[in-house]
Amino acid sequence: CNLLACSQTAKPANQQSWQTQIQGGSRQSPIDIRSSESVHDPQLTPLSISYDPSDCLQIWNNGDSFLVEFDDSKDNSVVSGGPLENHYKLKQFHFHWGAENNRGSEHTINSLVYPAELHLVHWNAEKFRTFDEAIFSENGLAVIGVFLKLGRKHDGLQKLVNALPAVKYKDSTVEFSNFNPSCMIPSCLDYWTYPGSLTTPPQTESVTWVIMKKPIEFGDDQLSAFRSLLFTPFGEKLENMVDNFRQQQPLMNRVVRATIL
Ligand SMILES: N/C(=N\S(N)(=O)=O)N1CCCC1
Ligand SMILES: [Zn+2]
Repeated sequence: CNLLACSQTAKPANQQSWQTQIQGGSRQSPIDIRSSESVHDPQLTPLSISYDPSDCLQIWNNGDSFLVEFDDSKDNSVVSGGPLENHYKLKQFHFHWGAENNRGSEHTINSLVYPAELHLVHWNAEKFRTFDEAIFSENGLAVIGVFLKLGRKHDGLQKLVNALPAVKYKDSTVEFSNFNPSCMIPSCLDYWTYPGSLTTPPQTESVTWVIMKKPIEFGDDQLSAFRSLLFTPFGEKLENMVDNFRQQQPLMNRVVRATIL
């Protein structure tokens, strides 16, 4: 395994408006990764991941997930290397999870589903001036996906879990500082990578996906805290935020590359 130090949803179809295949899409996400069909690429260098906890700003319940948002005005929280030709700045991270433990992740490995999946969303600050421009551009985004499996409580995640009651309702935000997302990156930096899309609208095909091979562990109570969030704003019918993952999309003419077979 490449051991390098690094510093630091399916709502029922009738509710998930993005269930339809984007018109003409040829590289949509998520997908099932068939490990036997992936191609070992020895030219894939290790990922370089460096996050500055002081860039962490707030948590926002946007009605799809909860986003932990970062200050991307400096170059302190970045990912480079691996399949990436430029350095990409961290904009936000969020999760997808299920109502029950047998579903939740967006990507799967040989059809194996995890109860949750973390997405660290970065944008190509060498080629584009803003995140919004990058969303709509080739090679605009790099998203690191990390699977979560149930087991021991994740001590680093607990600070985030403790803040979730403050963003129970859609459109709520809470200040959240001094959090280093590196604590959620597996110690093994082996990954799969493939060209894909955002999994929620606008579903633009601007994403280089980097899916970490090894999951991290978190506790039942921590997953319950995710499930206690609401899709709905204060004063409206209570709808628990669960199954916020997209259905899987056809691989079509794509190859998934791997750092190791
Ligand atoms: N769908 C998304 N990220 S994801 N689930 O594909 O990582 N985003 C929508 C706007 C910015 C990020
Ligand atoms: Zn996501």
